[in-house]
Amino acid sequence: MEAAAWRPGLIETMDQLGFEHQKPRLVLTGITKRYPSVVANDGVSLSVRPGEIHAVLGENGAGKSTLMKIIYGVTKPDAGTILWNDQYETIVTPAQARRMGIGMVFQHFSLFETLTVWENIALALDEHVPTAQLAAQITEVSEKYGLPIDPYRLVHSMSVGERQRVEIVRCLLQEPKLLIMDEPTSVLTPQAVLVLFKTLRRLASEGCSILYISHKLDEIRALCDTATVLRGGRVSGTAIPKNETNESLARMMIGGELAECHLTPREPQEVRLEVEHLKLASPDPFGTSLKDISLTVRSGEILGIAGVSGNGQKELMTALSGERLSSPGSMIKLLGQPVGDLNPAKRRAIGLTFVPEERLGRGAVPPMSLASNALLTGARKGMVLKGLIHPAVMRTFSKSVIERFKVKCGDEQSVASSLSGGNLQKYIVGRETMLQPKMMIVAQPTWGVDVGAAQLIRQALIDLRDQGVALLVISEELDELFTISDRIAVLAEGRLSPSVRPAETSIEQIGTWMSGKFGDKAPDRVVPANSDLETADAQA
Ligand SMILES: Nc1ncnc2c1ncn2[C@@H]1O[C@H](COP(=O)(O)OP(=O)(O)OP(=O)(O)O)[C@@H](O)[C@H]1O
Repeated sequence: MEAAAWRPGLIETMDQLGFEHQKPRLVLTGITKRYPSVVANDGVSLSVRPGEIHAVLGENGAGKSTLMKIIYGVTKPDAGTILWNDQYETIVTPAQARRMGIGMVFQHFSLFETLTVWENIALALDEHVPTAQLAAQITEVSEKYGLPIDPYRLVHSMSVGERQRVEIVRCLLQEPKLLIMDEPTSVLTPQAVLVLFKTLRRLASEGCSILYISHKLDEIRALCDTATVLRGGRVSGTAIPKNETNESLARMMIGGELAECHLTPREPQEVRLEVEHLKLASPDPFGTSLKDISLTVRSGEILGIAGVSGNGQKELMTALSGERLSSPGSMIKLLGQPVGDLNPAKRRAIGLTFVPEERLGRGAVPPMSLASNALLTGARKGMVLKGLIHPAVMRTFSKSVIERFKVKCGDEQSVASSLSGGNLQKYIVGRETMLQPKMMIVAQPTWGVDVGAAQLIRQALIDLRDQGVALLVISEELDELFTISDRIAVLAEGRLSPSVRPAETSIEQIGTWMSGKFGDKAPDRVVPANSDLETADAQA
């Protein structure tokens, strides 16, 4: 159907950006999507022009993913219209979206590790392309956009950043007119983020429209021309990010001021976790073995472990939680007790709680209610007495987590999988925090969590530290680790760097360590003030 006359989009100020002569490529009007307990999108309108990089931001559960899934044909809206190049469209499948020229790079990749780059890309193509021709196309596109990849390389041998390139090149081969990127930088080193931005700017300069979802306000201000802010499923505002501050953007998202969190210096007390020369082969043929890891974490202290996922983070987490046993047991000591050969339940009984990286499946059981999910790790906290489950205790505990961590959901009986990613994360971190641990291990505490909720979670971790809990936080967010850590170390290629106080290092130095360049000297050694690693090495 031919559209009625085109009207200017929501952002009149677009004219300042040089887009005034461009008709929008995509116009969403009044998009509404209802779920049983929530209206995920409530009359959302948004327009994107050719060459525009348009951010979509909002709190967890604001409706961003739902909107993107509607554009990509994964979810069907209950009301509203989609105008694509002046034509009304009903997008019913991702294949149709791709044929129209819409590509999407998801936060979690969908590559087969045992296949090569070209094989993975061939699987996503609608028609057959001979291998040599496809390989040549991959090389051409990847070189053109500054994303070098070898088409014959096996995916399992690639870093996370390289895998993301494969996903992007896969989209680019289909010459998209609109590229949707869902939190693309959460898995990248700071250096790789710069490369990605260069690619996206180049694509935009060639007329590709980009919809960019992120919780990272600095990045949005650096990259995006325009932004639509969602709150509670509705558009709460539009903005030109570079004219805004992080605070003003956050205000549009949360409708109030952003809380700040502070780490006041304090003397750590007795050692709660001690890891000595932990060597552990990864059970996963494509995993990373742990190579002689030593570290200590004391009561009242947060040790931050920086590094890009895939460098042994998963293996360290499973070894410390007890999901994988290590022998001799004395390689890991919890409150002075050898625990390497104890299972997670026995370690929890000593006072350990932990938040794994994968919230669905490991952190929570998706089809179970939030209350039942509380029981999984909180059985000792009065939820099970003499072998009997006490539903009232379970529900009260869940309610208190929901309230304290501002989890947006129906109630404690809501099924875990119905929560938006960030809200489930808040629930899991809240649950483990409120179990009153002596030692807590958290992987990616604010992954996919909005700025307001991220501050809430960070403050909760700091509060625990101030109460004397020892915390080990594995995170890819360097800013986060610099805010909450007493010491930071880097895990790269299964090796742990020395630890360093945040005030005595820089994001650049940690970024360099993240690429594995920190020498072979003893780990968990605090690097002295104002020294670079060479000096520290010389002193060791
Ligand atoms: N399949 C579903 N069933 C029930 N509710 C759903 C479903 N998918 C999404 N929702 C609800 O719709 C709302 C919007 O979710 P959505 O995932 O779009 O938010 P989001 O802005 O992408 O959040 P986040 O930043 O946490 O990813 C949330 O309240 C969520 O619980």
